Order: sequence, then C-alpha cells, then structure tokens
Amino acid sequence: MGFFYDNPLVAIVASSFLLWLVRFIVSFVKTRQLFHRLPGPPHHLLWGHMMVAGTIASRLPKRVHPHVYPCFLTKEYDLPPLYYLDLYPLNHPTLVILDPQVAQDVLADATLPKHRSLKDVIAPLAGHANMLSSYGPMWKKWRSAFNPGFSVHYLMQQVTTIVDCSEAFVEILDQHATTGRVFRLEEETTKMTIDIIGKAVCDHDFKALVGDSEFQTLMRKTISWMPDTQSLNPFHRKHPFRPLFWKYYKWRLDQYVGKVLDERFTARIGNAEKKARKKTGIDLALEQHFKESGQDVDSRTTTMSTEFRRNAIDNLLVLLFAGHDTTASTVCYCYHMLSKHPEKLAKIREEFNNVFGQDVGAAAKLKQDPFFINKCEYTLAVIKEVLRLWPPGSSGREGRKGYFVKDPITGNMLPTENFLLWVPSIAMHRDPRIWGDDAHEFKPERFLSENNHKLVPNAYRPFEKGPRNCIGQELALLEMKIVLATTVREFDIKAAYDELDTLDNDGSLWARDRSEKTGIQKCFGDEAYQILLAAGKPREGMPARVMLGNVLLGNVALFALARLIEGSRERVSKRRVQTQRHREDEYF
Ligand code: HEM
Repeated sequence: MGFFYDNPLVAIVASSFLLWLVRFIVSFVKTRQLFHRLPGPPHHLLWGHMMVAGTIASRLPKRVHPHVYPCFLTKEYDLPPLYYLDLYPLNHPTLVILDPQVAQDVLADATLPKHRSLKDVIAPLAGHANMLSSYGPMWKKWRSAFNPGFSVHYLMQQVTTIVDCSEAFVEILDQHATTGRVFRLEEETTKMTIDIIGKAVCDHDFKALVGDSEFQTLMRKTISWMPDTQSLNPFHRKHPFRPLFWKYYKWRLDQYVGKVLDERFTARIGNAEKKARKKTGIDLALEQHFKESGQDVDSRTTTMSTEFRRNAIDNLLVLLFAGHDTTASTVCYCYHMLSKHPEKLAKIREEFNNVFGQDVGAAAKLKQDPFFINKCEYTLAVIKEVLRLWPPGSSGREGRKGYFVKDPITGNMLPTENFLLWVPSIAMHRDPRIWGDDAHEFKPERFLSENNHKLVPNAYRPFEKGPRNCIGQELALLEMKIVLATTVREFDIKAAYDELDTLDNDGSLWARDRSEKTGIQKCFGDEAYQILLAAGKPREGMPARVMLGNVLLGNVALFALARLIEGSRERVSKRRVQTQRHREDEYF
C-alpha cells in the first residue's frame, strides 16, 4: 500500500486498469448472456467468433472497410437474410439485416435512435445536437429547419455555382494532365466537394480549389484522428492522445464556422428582405433562431443565444462534413468504373454529345439553362450503379427492449435489445439473391427507366430511405452529374495503383499510413477497394493519371487557347485601368 501512496502516478494507472478490467469482464458476461438467450433455429445465429471472421479476414486486405464482411460471410456460410453476429469485444453484438423489406421497416422507424457507435464517431466533430446522430425532437427541429435548403427547386438555382467549382476542378485536372504525374484523385475531388458544399450550405468560399484551405486541413486532420475500430492493437483503438487532438481540432473548426455564422448573422440584421430570399443552410439556421426567439430580424438589439449558436455550428459542421466526404469518394469511383468499362465510357460521352452538342462545353450550356442536366439519363444511371457497388456508408440503429423484427423465413420474432441493427447497404447491393448472378458487374442499364420494373423494392439504399434518409442526396446527384458532364469528355482518368510508390512521400494523410500497404490488395477483384476513413474512401485516395480525352482533344486545345487570349486581354485591360487610375491619382 505504501508503494502506491509514494507513487501516485502508478496508483492512478493501476486503478484505471483495474476499473477497465472489471468493466470488460462485466460486459463480456452480459454479452454472452445476450447471445445465449436468443431463439433458434441455429442456422440463423452465426456464432461469429473470431474464427469465422478471422477466416474471412485472412482473405481480404487488412484495412478493407468492414461493411464488406457481411458480403463474404453470407456467401461463405450460406447465411439467411437476417443473422446475428457475435464479434465481441471487437464489435458490438449485431443483427445483420440484408432483407430489403425488414431494412425498410427498421429504418423507417424514426423512434429508433442511431447506434451509439455512430454517435461516438460524429460527436468529436459535430457535438451531440447534430442532425446526423441525434434523434427525437432535437433531430426533428434541425432536419425541418434545413430541409428547404435541399429542395430540388432551390438546388437548381445552385447549378451555376456548382459549374463554377467544376470548372476550377477542370483546371486542376488540366495541370495534372500537363505534368503527366500520378496524383491522389480523392484529394482533388475533395477540394471541389468542399467548395461546393461550402457555398451551398454557408454561402462561403472555403477556397479549397484555389490553394491551401484552412478548413480543408482542419477537416482532414479531424478525420485522420477518428477511432481506428479495425485495429487489433489496443493502443490504436484507444489512442491516449486522441481526445486531446479531437478537442483541439473541434475547437478550431468551431472558431472557423462560428465566424462565418456570426458574419452572416450581422449581415442579416437590417438586410432582412434581401437575405430572406436565400435558402442556404446558414440562413435557414438563422431563420430557425428568429422563429424560436421571436426576435425582430431587423432590430440591432437581436442576439444569438449561446446554446443556439453552439447547436447551429454543430449542424453546419455535420452538413459540411457529410456533404463533401461521401461525394468526393463517389466521384472517384465514377471515373474508375468508367475507365474500366470503355463501352460505358463511350455511351456516357455520346449522351453528353447529344445533350450539350459536340462543339460546346457542357459548362457554358448549363450556365445558360441548368435544366439541361436533367436530360442526362444515362449519366444518372452510371452514378446510381457506382453507388450500388461502392456505397460510402451504411446505417445502424440501436435495438431496444420490446422491439422485435420478423424473420422473413421462419416468421420468428427476433429480439433487438442491446443489438446494433445493421443494414450494410453494400452487402444488400451485391447480393445475387436480389440482383442476380451479375450482382458484382457494372451495368448502369439497370437504372434506366425501361428497367425500373425489374428492381426489387427497397433493395437499393445508398442514401437510405425513410425519415432519416440523406438530406443531401439531390445535391449530391446534381453535383456528380455536373462534374461528369464537364470532365468526362475532356479527360481520360485512370487509377494507377501500380505507381503508388511514387506518392510515398507526398505528405498526405495516406502516405503516413503504412499498415495497409502489405498483404492482399484486392477486394471484389479491385485494387481500389474501400477503406474506412469517416466515409468509405478509395484505398490510398485512388492514385491516378489523367490525360486529355481523345474525343475533345482539339476542343480542349481551343478552349485553352481561348482562355489564354482572354487572360491576356484581361491583363491588358487591367493594366489600362491601373494606368488610368495612376494618372488620375497623379492628377488629383
Ligand atoms: C454520394 C453522396 C452521399 C451519400 C452516399 C450519402 C449517404 C447517406 C446515408 C446512407 C445517410 C443515412 C445515414 C444513417 O442512416 O445513419 C445519410 C444521411 C445524411 N446525409 Fe448523406 N450522403 C451523401 C451526400 C450528402 C450530402 C451532399 C449532404 C449535405 C448536405 C449529406 C448530408 C447528410 C445528413 C445531414 C444526413 C443525416 C440526415 C438525418 O439523419 O436526418 N449527405 N447520407
């Protein structure tokens, strides 16, 4: 005892360890009881154990996104569409749901909270009041406040902004085409999606496309400190410095977004009429505030309560986060799948030629008439098919006492209390029982209107369905259609995993992660498999090469020439104005 009195640090460490051990034993026993109480028949219970998962894991890349596991488990052990999975203590006791109707029933129930694993991941970035992980009245309030900002009508007004960002993205691709060097495609698509979501939600330019963006750096840092739930190394899983870094980056993100919010708030006062027409997320948040507090928007004495400000920042952060990460990865997979399937690439290019004409860039046409984008039916089918094969996320709900799901095969009512109710959309999307023997093949034609009747209801859920579906899905689809329309004919973009070594020292988030570079490097026969880093991201940020597309090589050269001439004209006229001003200054 005296030893502990003399060494308080050792005493603290020892007692923390003891506490942790007791907690672990208690929860271990509880989990065992949970599984033992489950009803039969036994084939519905995959007594997961590490052995089963280990067998599958040994055939997959180390860092592959865990949402692919149910695909392989189901196939390997011929599992039914609903089964329990026991991977404790690596993961929460889980009920895997691969039946479309059961998934629909569970996820349409807004009274089931999001699972605590999601809250644990999102809270360090966006607090507890954010609409992604909260539920009940808090979720309802913020969801209803932001809904109008994502209506199709409002989004069509954003087309010019999105086109501007995709034009800046074209310049980045142009530079990569000129240097001919390998680069990480996901890093570049992220710049574009950050700027688009920044303008759509905050009416603010985060300037990721034009240089080093403080906001982008902070987001990437926060994401790099998200918990490593896959590692078997307890130090990785419970990194002692993680809470510190989280707090620090969250504080800086709060400062950044708080400033944007405050500026908007000040600008609104006395400017109500003009601003009232806007429906960006930030304006909607402020409208919510004025509604709640019953204050006069025009009054100089109007104030923002600390609690409202805190919650508004968290909700803006969650929109900014969810609105860039998923879309950036999906854009990469669009290019990847098209480059792997030249016949589909030819088809999408043909559609752009038909819709926008062969001689004019899509950007100019879209600025004239945004509704041209709605004519790109094949493009939408390509994006949908990419999201079927590579959905960046999945959904989980917290089961509860008295809430049962009906097994579609046996009719048994299965308990859910203390279980994660998991709908891994990728496993449902690649299930041959639903999609047929070609489930793993890239066939955008599935989503053309003439084939609509062949789709199994509720089996396609990249954005989830029901009241908690993705608020930003229309924005994401619009954004991706525009980006493809403005780049697919202009460039050939190809993954370059065989040249990955050249990026070893690029200082990116990926270069530092050595753990994923050895062993098996393919999943579903593809090197660009998804890893879990907030959303499902293409491994290593998808190293890629870009070349000017053959189809429009001539046109791009002409555009470049035109831009050059335009640029020099602008410079000449600027110089003239400056000289004129200079003369005027001298005169006065
Ligand atoms: C390819 C792009 C996207 C995909 C695949 C996607 C997917 C999803 C999915 C699956 C959910 C449900 C999550 C759950 O049930 O736990 C969700 C929710 C959400 N998404 Fe997206 N998303 C995308 C783009 C966006 C964009 C652009 C925004 C930005 C505004 C956004 C904001 C949100 C928010 C705020 C929620 C929570 C909604 C709620 O619970 O009421 N997402 N998204």
